[in-house]
Amino acid sequence: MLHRLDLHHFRIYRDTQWCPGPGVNVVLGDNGSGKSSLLEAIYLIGTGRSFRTARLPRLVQDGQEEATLFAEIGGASVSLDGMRHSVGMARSRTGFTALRLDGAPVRGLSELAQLLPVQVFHPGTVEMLEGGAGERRRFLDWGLFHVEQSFLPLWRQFSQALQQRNRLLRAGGSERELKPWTQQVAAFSVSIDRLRRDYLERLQPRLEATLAGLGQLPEIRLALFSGWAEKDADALEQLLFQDLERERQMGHTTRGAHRADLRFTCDGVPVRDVLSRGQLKTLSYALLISQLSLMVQDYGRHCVLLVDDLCSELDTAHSRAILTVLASLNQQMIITALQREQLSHLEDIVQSAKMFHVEHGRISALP
Ligand SMILES: Nc1ncnc2c1ncn2[C@@H]1O[C@H](COP(=O)(O)OP(=O)(O)OP(=O)(O)O)[C@@H](O)[C@H]1O
Repeated sequence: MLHRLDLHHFRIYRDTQWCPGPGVNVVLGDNGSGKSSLLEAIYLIGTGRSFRTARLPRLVQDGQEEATLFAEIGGASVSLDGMRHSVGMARSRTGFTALRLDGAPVRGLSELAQLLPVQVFHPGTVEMLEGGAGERRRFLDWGLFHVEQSFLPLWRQFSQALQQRNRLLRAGGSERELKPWTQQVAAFSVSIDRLRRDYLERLQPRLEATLAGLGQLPEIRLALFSGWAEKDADALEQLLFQDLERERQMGHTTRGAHRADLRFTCDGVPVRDVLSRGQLKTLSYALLISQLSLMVQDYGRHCVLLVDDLCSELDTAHSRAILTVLASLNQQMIITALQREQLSHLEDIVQSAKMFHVEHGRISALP
């Protein structure tokens, strides 16, 4: 949970302090007032990434050298370790210049991700279905990361082996030099694949229940492409050795857990070919909801939910259905909208919410 956020020279925010409530928070403001940037700042604290742009230099306010963010997070029963923590971040145009947790340097962004799980629902969420495989792997591995402790160490070992193998491929390494890394890439890929398959088995019924609740979407099947054609480690190792010459030329490993993809079908046909854009958006939100309900209800984990301008994205029936399910998860939630009237179909959710107004990067509480 987020208790307090201080932003300094972050996009439109010159010097702002904000304390959201523990339940539903609604942030109202005109176009360009700073609503999405506020969610972006929270997402950055929890992930080290922006959900809006790969152009992170723009996070620093025009004319300034550095943006700084400070957050108080966690607390009893809402964080992994039950403790309150302070996070400090400084970013120049080229990258992070400081990352601190409780005053000490942070070892990796995964440390923050564990302490402040955060998920965002925004117009770009549909990229998970319309974009490249990386988006879908990120979705899958985000869910695994938060419910399966063995995933992170395994992923780190795999990434290290993959890096070494790619380095040797580029340097024209011999088969003997490549052998230990090839074996490791194959073995870790199979272990990751197993975790991903188990996770998807648990996710599929959640997705069915979520889709049934949202209505108007046909039955969707999830399937995992491992990242190589065969399923056992020996076959992957063999495939990697068979392809050595081609991979040397390409300078990277073309098969393994880093090439996995998710396939979504409806009666055997890829969803992109049968669903409308609006339906794809609803499906992408349904996928996130399924992950969240698994994480919250089966594993007792918590997550800050950021909902950016959903009511302009979907019709009232769908936005209402989605926000009702999200509210039922009883997590801290921050919803942005242009005006209160946009939320008139959500009175039951909004009536107990803390209301805020943002204008030119200044946030004030509304009565
Ligand atoms: N680096 C920056 N320095 C100064 N201002 C910036 C910077 N980056 C973005 N802005 C400005 O911040 C403003 C707020 O943008 P933001 O996307 O947060 O608004 P919003 O309230 O979500 O708007 P909308 O409702 O249109 O989505 C914009 O006017 C934008 O030009």
